[in-house]
Amino acid sequence: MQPRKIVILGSTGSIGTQAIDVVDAAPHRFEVVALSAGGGNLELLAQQAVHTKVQAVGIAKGDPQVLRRLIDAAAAEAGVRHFAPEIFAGSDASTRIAGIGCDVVLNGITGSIGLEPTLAALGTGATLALANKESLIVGGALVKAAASPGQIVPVDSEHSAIAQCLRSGTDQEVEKLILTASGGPFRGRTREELHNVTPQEALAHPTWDMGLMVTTNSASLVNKGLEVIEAHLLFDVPLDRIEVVVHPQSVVHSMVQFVDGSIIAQASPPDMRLPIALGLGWPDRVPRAAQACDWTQATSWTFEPLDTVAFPAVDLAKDAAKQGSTFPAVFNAANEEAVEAFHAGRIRFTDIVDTVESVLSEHSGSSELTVESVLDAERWARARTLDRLASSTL
Ligand SMILES: NC(=O)C1=CN([C@@H]2O[C@H](COP(=O)(O)OP(=O)(O)OC[C@H]3O[C@@H](n4cnc5c(N)ncnc54)[C@H](OP(=O)(O)O)[C@@H]3O)[C@@H](O)[C@H]2O)C=CC1
Ligand SMILES: CC(=O)[C@@H](O)[C@H](O)COP(=O)(O)O
Ligand SMILES: [Mn+2]
Repeated sequence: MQPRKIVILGSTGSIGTQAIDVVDAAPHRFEVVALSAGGGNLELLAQQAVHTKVQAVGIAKGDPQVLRRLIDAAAAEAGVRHFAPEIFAGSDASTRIAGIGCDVVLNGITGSIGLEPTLAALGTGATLALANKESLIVGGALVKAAASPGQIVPVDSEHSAIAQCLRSGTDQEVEKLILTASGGPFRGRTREELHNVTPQEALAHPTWDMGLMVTTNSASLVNKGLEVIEAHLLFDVPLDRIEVVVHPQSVVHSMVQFVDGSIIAQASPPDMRLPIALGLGWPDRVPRAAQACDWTQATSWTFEPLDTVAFPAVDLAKDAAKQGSTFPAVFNAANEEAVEAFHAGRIRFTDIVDTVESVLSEHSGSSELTVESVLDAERWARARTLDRLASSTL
């Protein structure tokens, strides 16, 4: 069997680098044919390009000639001769890379900037292994309409878990989906205790090592709000049949409850290489993709309800999803801007979700969902968020 040809978008990030680890561990199964990144780490991208010997590399920002020189230097150092991948540069580079044609596109870009690459990947007919949840959430029905059944395979750990649990039942047998949340670094704190937490504290995730945006979203529980919408869109389960439970160990990645009261859960130590490998190999599992639970050691798994007063983001996300149209795009865009402001020291932690709520309350939605109306709503939400934040004082 020929190895599957893989395109990795966001190759220099947490998901992207782990995806290359997965490919390295199973070279007979997977071959990377193209990479893209934002351009914030050209040295790493050049090394990855030489290591994987890709045909094409894309960068959103940065000088393509600098990237070419770095690739030449990395190739010389590795003793690789006659290596000259095509370089795409500019804001549409990942979209072009996503469209080059392959078996699986892994979208590991962070943020809703991943929407057009997601649509481009779907347009080629390739499987879309989706880590970039934002593109599905903001695109909603648009992305679903562009995908054929089964074309999107979730990489997000909870949704990979649910997809695995659903293999054991029919749609009619599903009662509800139960997403687990670690609770983040501030689990157990009251809303008052959250006011003065620092960016550094917000980035100290208890169980996962991830990029800045998703880590901050885990701390505010915005990530879980986004994931409820993601689950609703991926699995066609109504929002009122999707629950969140806090599970601080992040070993049970999510569960499905069936109509007879039976619950099936997927469990494994927190390691994204497992859902990445399954996303690339779907429906087949990749042997030894990650370590399994070690039953020779005493261990406890605990579960507790979510404190929706201290962490209102999940309810807010559900409301945005119920309103539909461009509301989820506004929820996400306002959050992306507010998270950036929090890390720049311009606002408090609790201002993030408060600002998202107030921007959503001013939004009137769009009559038609198109790429343009989503991008317009995002632009409006980002500007409105920055206006509000400009007038707020720490
Ligand atoms: N990390 C994890 O364990 C998990 C992540 N996810 C999701 O996966 C996605 C990626 O997360 P993560 O890997 O943590 O994020 P990182 O911040 O670690 O990586 C983001 C990647 O996106 C690239 N990028 C940024 N802007 C652009 C752009 N305009 N065009 C192309 N590439 C761009 C970055 O490139 P560069 O920095 O070189 O500029 C980098 O390669 C997010 O949607 C996240 O929610 C979901 C589950 C788990
Ligand atoms: C690993 C992964 O899938 C992340 O999206 C994870 O869900 C973050 O953890 P919490 O949001 O549960 O803290
Ligand atoms: Mn997740």
